[in-house]
Amino acid sequence: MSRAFLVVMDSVGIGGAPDADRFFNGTVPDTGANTLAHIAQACAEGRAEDGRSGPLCLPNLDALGLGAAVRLASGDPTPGLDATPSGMWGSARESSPGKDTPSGHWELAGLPVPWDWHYFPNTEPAFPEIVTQAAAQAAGTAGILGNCHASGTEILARLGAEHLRTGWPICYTSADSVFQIAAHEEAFGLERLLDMCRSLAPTLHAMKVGRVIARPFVGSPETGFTRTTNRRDFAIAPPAPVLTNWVQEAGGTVHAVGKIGDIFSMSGIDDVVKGSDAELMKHLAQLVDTAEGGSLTFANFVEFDSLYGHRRDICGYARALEWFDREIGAIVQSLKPGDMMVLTADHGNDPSWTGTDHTREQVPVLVAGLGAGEVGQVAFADVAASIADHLGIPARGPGRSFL
Ligand SMILES: O=P(O)(O)O[C@H]1O[C@H](CO)[C@@H](O)[C@H]1O
Ligand SMILES: [Mn+2]
Ligand SMILES: [Mn+2]
Repeated sequence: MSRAFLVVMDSVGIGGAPDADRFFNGTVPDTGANTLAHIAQACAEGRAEDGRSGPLCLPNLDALGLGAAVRLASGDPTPGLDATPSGMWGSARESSPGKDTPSGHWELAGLPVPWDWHYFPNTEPAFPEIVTQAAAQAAGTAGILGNCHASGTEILARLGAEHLRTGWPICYTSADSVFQIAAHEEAFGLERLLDMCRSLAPTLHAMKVGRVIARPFVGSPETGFTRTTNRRDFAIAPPAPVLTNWVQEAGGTVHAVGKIGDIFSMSGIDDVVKGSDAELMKHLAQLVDTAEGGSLTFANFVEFDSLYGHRRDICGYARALEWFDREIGAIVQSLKPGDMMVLTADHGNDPSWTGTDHTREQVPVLVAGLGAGEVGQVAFADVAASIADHLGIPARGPGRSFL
């Protein structure tokens, strides 16, 4: 019986989004952003030599068609990625009016976002009075800190000590439809932070703010502050059935790896494993070994995005890609007859770009397990339709199978 594995490399975009001019980092449009090509070019030019060296080395992803996908999407050169593909490969365009994680994942799962998200476009103060009051009330404090656009690590360096002094939560946003709350795991309390997010989420979801995100951290002014892996996203539930629901309705099991459970508000998901990307890779290998016939395993590897893309760390991003390539190479080898593994992404986050926000890009669609062939230029929702096709279950929505 067939099995499917959908693996999202968070933010590994390949440029060429036709509507990139409508998305911004600050006042600069995303036109020309290309996460993968710009990393490959920096590596080839010797600009990414910390803990790695030379041209970007991704033999396994490139053999599936990664370099070919970048060139198809954008026409940009991809030094180091010049293999003749032996997998099925193509590039996908997003239609949802958002370049964030829920938009990308919902659409990959067959459901383009049917509304405009609510954003907080003002940089400071970012939030209307009604939101800041609701946040302070949910925290049980007289006020909040932040109330601005920020990078999550920069704002801890700036406001971490004041947070410890006042006990007030640090609330910030970005170019995405998010309300993020940073608080010290011990001084403020992890459970208290999660409760605060949980109680605030319905108000913000009603405004069409996509996510309330808990950003717990540890440390002190002396040692500096570090975020922990206890991040938790409270996202709006998808408004219609998606791939996870289709699989369950057909009697299949759905395994989530990483933040997939949060992104889909647990809709259509049987079980979740979480942890660092290194831990998630072990879980994925295990699921390739043990997942049931008819099942879907849906994984997200977030560290490309959270540790390197938003931090504009080209070399760190290259190291993470090279690690991922080594690990996934062995996993692809262990696929069984009847398995389909799709490797793709949810948006871009070009570490060579201005700002600290995501970049609107096309994404790679690399299919292992079904032989070689060019999928060509497809839509995000076609990924869900193709997986449904492979599993022999009905699909809904606008996607078309490329199998
Ligand atoms: O800078 P940090 O806190 O990592 O925030 C990033 O993470 C958010 C959610 O993925 C994005 O909207 C972006 O702002
Ligand atoms: Mn993402
Ligand atoms: Mn992100």
